[in-house]
Amino acid sequence: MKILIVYYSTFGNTYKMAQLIADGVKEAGGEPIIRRCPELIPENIIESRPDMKAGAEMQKDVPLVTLEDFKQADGYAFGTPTRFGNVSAQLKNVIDQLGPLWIQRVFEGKPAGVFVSTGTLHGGQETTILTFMTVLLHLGCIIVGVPYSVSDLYLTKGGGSPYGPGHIAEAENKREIDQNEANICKAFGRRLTEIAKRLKST
Ligand SMILES: Cc1cc2nc3c(=O)[nH]c(=O)nc-3n(C[C@H](O)[C@H](O)[C@H](O)COP(=O)(O)O)c2cc1C
Repeated sequence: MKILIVYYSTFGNTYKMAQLIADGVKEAGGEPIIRRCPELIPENIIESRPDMKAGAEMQKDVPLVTLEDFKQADGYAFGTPTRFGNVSAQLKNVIDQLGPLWIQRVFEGKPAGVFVSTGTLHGGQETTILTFMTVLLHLGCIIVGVPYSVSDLYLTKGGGSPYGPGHIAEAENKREIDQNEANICKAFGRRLTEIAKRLKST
């Protein structure tokens, strides 16, 4: 079962979440494919910001996502840092190029969900995920979240909700992903894979 984990990350937090989701996919016997979205921030700005430069350096070996990656996948995890309570332009830019695959009905009946990193606790974890789910419905995906049988949802003091995995990066984006947030990422990866298996066999 191929699960495409396609994400954008400026400072590396969303990228680290993608890796944890990939661990969950593997735990469920699936094959995670991690791909990043092309950067839209001008090179000179990234060069002038040590934090952005470090984020880009961390991800330099992650391949850029292609339409073929979307075609081959049995399920999707879309990851984004929040931007004013909404999806990043970099991920939206990739979505806006999916028209040819949408016409071919490539996404219909495949499971998909969303994960998010925000700076602050109430800065848009839920709005970003829920708003993005509109896209998933247009594509014809079966939406996957995280059920409360994942007990970390009761315990988290950071991110993570029934809508999908979340991480609070805090000021300067330096807060590490905590154990509850990590468990929710992995549970989401496992669930996406299990549901992809079931949908493929019907
Ligand atoms: C232009 C911009 C807008 C942002 N808007 C929000 C926001 O609405 N709410 C919030 O909590 N954090 C906001 N942030 C903080 C980012 O979400 C945070 O830096 C990000 O989650 C870190 O993820 P990354 O390391 O994957 O880039 C914003 C950051 C930028 C640069």
